[in-house]
Amino acid sequence: MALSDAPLLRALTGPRPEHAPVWFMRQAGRSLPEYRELRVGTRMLDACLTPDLAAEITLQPVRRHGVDAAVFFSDIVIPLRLAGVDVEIEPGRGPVFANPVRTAADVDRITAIDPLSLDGTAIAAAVGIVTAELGDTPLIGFAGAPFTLAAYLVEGGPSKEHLRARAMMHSDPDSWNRLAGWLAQVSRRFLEIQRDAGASVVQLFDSWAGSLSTADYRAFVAPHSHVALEGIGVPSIHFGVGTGPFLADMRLGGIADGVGVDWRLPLDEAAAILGPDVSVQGNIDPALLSAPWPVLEAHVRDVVERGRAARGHIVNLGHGVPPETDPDQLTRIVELVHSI
Ligand SMILES: O=C(O)CCc1c2[nH]c(c1CC(=O)O)Cc1[nH]c(c(CC(=O)O)c1CCC(=O)O)Cc1[nH]c(c(CC(=O)O)c1CCC(=O)O)Cc1[nH]c(c(CCC(=O)O)c1CC(=O)O)C2
Repeated sequence: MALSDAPLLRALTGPRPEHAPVWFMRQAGRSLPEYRELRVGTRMLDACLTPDLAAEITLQPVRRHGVDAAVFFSDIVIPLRLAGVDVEIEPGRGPVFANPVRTAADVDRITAIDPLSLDGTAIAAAVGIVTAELGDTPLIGFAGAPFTLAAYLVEGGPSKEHLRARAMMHSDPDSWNRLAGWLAQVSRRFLEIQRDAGASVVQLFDSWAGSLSTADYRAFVAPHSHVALEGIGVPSIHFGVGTGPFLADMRLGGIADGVGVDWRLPLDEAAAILGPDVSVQGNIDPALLSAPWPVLEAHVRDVVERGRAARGHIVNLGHGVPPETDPDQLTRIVELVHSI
């Protein structure tokens, strides 16, 4: 089978494959004992920038679960680290920035960094190792969407409602648009580095878009997410959590080939909102991963059934794999989806 016939590519660009492809956001990571073992003594972002380590971590879930895609082991803040921004991942908390971007002067300083100056050597090397081993299983490259990155960068770390970033949109729209525009260029560059090294699909993560009103999403965020994805040259998936009120906007005017849906909206209803020209991805509720298998099985069957209403369907979770997940549940989901 050539890569172009891979079920993931066909679910995005047709013809629809016989069985829905399946992969899991955060499939590589803390749910796997082999990941926890390999990561001992190495900080998260250092692991992402050590080619043979990032490659091995990427491949672990593919070997264990038999998923239909690998997702490059990285993080949404890696391109900022490559741009020289002082960021670390605090275990149990998330990305933490030494110098939050709060004022117009802060925005001037960070946007003076040239996004094209990102050194993608380590990333390209890791992608090369992965694609050599994967053969005709596609590798998904990814980046953070401008708003989700800004939600960390303006605040300085994880926050519940991203108040400072959302305030800046209204109190200083010029600074907001310069910052979001720069973040879009940085993420775009990171996607291009992964694409040029062999990733055959890309995904843009706007995990925190759900804290926005529809009006703010349209006015201050969507135009920048467009810049990150438009003309990327490989099939793309645009994912967000809590995007129900503006789900149709997640198509980015037809730029996205697939839209990732969270667990709140049944996929047949999502397909009706999105229309016939885009595929859907999701939307198993991560909470049910800790339910007894018969309960989870019935839920997965329902998700697959509802996904038939869309042009194409990639089975996934509605958000990333929770760290305490029993990996055997994920393997069982893959076996089930491949049998339906
Ligand atoms: O402590 C560790 O070992 C690293 C934890 C880890 C990080 N990125 C990671 C991993 C592997 C894993 O999830 O186990 C690795 C990671 N980060 C990301 C992905 C892409 C994907 O979900 O497939 C992946 C998995 C890549 C892969 O499977 O190969 C991208 C990412 N980083 C981040 C976000 C924002 C968000 O979480 O929604 C997102 C969007 C992904 C998503 O929505 O699941 C920011 C981030 N990075 C990180 C954290 C976790 C902090 C913590 O709870 O300890 C957080 C904050 C959070 O999860 O709330 C660090």
